[in-house]
Amino acid sequence: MINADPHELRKFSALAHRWWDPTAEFKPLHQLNPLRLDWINSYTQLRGKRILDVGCGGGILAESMAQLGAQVKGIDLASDALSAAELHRLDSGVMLEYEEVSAEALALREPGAYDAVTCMEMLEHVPDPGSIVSACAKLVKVGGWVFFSTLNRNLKSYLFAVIAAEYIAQMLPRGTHDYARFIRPAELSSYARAAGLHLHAFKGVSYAPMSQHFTLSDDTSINYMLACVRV
Ligand SMILES: C[S@@+](CC[C@H](N)C(=O)[O-])C[C@H]1O[C@@H](n2cnc3c(N)ncnc32)[C@H](O)[C@@H]1O
Repeated sequence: MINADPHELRKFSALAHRWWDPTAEFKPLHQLNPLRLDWINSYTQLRGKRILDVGCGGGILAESMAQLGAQVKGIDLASDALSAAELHRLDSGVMLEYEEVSAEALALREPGAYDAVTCMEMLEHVPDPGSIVSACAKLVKVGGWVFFSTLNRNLKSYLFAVIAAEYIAQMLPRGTHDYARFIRPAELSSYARAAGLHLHAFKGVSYAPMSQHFTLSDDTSINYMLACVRV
């Protein structure tokens, strides 16, 4: 059985035409992107590297990594989101490749093929995140980096990431996130260790609503990222 939630894929496909509007539903991803791109690039110089972006959506991160000189492939299961990514790629002239395939299926076809794998803001949208983490670990070379970002699960993250972001500030459409699928750092750690990944660093991502800026922080209580190395 495929590890995907059809409702989630429909939701992201339905918003495909809005993906590259920096003022629309994906504004937070546009705001976050320079920060996460720098963070990833600080671990693995992207130029010349073969990178896989799992759950790439409309390609915000994938395209920016290609612009830094990486050879990027983006995969997703939301067809219309991938079409938006491909159309934007044609417009921007950036060289990268997209494919509609699951991480698990690609891991069988291309094990150890990538210098680094990114899987950002995606794990909290799938039924079995451990299976995605395991596939990411299989896809990267030994010694390669794997980067995840997701949402912590606690009262604070519920209040900020669901109630405030979706209902009060309306930064995100209602129903964007299902709190039950948020992932505690300890849970992500155990998925990563079970997949043969060495945990290198957790980093918090904080949002300042007044300035509408994301910054890196040591506070992992809401949004956080994890950098791992395949051992
Ligand atoms: C919040 S978006 C994040 C997009 C991108 N990673 C970013 O951070 O800019 C979540 C993405 O995960 C994708 N997704 C959900 N389930 C998936 C699955 N099982 N396999 C691949 N992609 C999936 C959705 O279609 C959507 O594009």
